[in-house]
Amino acid sequence: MKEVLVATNNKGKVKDFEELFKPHGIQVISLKDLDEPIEVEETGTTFEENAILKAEETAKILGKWVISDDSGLEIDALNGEPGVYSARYAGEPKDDEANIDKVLEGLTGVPEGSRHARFRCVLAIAGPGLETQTFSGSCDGSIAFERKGEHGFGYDPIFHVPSEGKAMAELTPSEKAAISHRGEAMRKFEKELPNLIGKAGDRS
Ligand SMILES: O=c1[nH]c(=O)c2ncn([C@@H]3O[C@H](COP(=O)(O)OP(=O)(O)OP(=O)(O)O)[C@@H](O)[C@H]3O)c2[nH]1
Ligand SMILES: [Mg+2]
Repeated sequence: MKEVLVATNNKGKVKDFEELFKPHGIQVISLKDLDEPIEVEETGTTFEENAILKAEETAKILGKWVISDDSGLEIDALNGEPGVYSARYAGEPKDDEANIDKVLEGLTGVPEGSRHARFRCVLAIAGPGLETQTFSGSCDGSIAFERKGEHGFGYDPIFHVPSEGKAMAELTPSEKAAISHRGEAMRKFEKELPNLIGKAGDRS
C-alpha cells in the first residue's frame, strides 16, 4: 500500500490524514485530487452511519478501497449539537467561521465550568472483497469564549484541550495527531493495517 484514497472533500481533514499516514510512508489522495467530483449525501443520523455511507458509495464508484471520515463536535450545553450537522451548523454553504459564531452565540451566558464538549470521529474502510470496518475516536475538551491559534480547521480555534492547556488550533499538526479524535481512530486503524495490507495485494 503506497497510497490511500481518503473519501473526503475537506482540506483540513486531508492535512490531518497526511500527518497520520506520514510515518507509514503512505501518500494520501483525496476526492479533491480526482477529475470527477464525488459528493455522497450524508443521510445518516450517526457518525458511524455516515462514515459507512461515504466509504461504501465512494468505493462503489471508484472500484477500489477507500477510507472515509465522519466527525463532529458535541456540546453538552447544546444537547449534543452540532453533532452530525457540524459541517453545516450555520447553514449552506459550509462556513467554518459562521459555525464558530453560531456556537459562541448559543453558549452566551454559559459559564466556564459548563462548556464541556467532545470531538468525535468514525473512520470507515470499504472496498472490493473487504468487509466494511469502522474505527472510532473522541477527544474531550471545552468551548472557549474566543478564538485562538492558526492551525487546524473547523472549530479548532474555540476547542480548548485541557491536557495541553491550549486551543486545538494552537497545537502543531503532530501535537494534534497525538491527542485528537481522528488520531485515536487512526491508531485503532493502524493496528488493523498489517492485515489490510495483506488483503489488499495490488487492489489498493
Ligand atoms: O475543529 C475541528 N477539528 C476537527 O478535527 C474536526 N473534525 C470534524 N470537525 C467538524 O465536523 C465537520 C465534519 O463533518 P463531515 O464529517 O461531514 O466532514 P465534511 O463535510 O467537512 O467533509 P467530508 O469528509 O464529508 O467530505 C467538519 O466540517 C468540522 O466542522 C472538526 N472541527
Ligand atoms: Mg460531510
